[in-house]
Amino acid sequence: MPNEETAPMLHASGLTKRYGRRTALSEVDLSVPAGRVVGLVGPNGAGKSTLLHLACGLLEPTSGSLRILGSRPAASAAHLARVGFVAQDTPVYPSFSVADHLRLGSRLNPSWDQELAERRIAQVGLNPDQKAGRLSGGQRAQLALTIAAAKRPELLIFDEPAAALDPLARQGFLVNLMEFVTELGAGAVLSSHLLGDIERVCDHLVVLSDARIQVAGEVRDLLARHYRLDAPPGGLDPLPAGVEVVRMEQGSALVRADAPPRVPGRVEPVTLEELVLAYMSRADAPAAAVGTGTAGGRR
Ligand SMILES: Nc1ncnc2c1ncn2[C@@H]1O[C@H](COP(=O)(O)OP(=O)(O)OP(=O)(O)O)[C@@H](O)[C@H]1O
Repeated sequence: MPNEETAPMLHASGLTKRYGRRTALSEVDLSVPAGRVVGLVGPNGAGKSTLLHLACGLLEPTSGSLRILGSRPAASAAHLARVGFVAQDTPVYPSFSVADHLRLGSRLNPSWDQELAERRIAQVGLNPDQKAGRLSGGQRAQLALTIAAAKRPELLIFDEPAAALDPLARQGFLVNLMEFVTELGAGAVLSSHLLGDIERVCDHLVVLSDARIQVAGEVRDLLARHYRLDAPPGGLDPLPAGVEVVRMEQGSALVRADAPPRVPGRVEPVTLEELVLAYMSRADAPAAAVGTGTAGGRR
């Protein structure tokens, strides 16, 4: 049994989920240490929601295993209380007021923090008497975030939390999210198509595409180990040993290497966006087009 204090917040081994004949996740191996803020990115249909729903115990794996905070997802009421989930459409009860939602939260959650909930509702300017059905998308997202956080979970899981929000509301939401993570000392996983948001708040990145993990790790570490090479014709052929091509395009390559490769031409650092797009397009590329060097090893 792993020690719960030091158990990874998410550990998947051979995790596979099929819906009928469609494979949404295929043999996923992934381990994220406790306390990280994880950005989960990937194209539509990559399997992000499926992974998050498995993590919350809303779905069962077809095969393989998944442990959240050291236990099977939703293994017990006590374990459920350790995880807060905000679904993609931030569902609320339309005829319940904001205050009703907090009352319901306090009844259902043994570790409910009413002081935190009320303070946050006031901070984001929500009227406790307002019916939730009349809240804007941004206000609904703030209410859902407050309810998830007032459980005082050790892990907050968000499925595209800010997708429906305007840029200002999104920024406010992300600031709140980070304040909660700091105040609770919690980890978080958030899926998003908005790479700027991921860059702003996440210290760990997981790129999922084509039902598989394309790359995963600490953002800082990943950025330090990827380079863009712009070379004269033939300058990248052959590439030095130990350089893995992620994406090759007309004399320009995005590569993974432990140190700046010694090649003719320019060797530049990459942005998070370049890195994510390169791994996403690698998943789409036919094997023969992936590139030269030591390409192909997925982590
Ligand atoms: N209930 C379901 N029944 C059948 N297929 C499903 C079901 N849910 C998801 N899928 C399929 O599984 C794959 C992964 O879907 P999932 O919703 O996990 O992707 P996603 O990365 O969250 O996508 P998006 O970014 O569009 O929200 C898709 O091909 C989708 O069509």
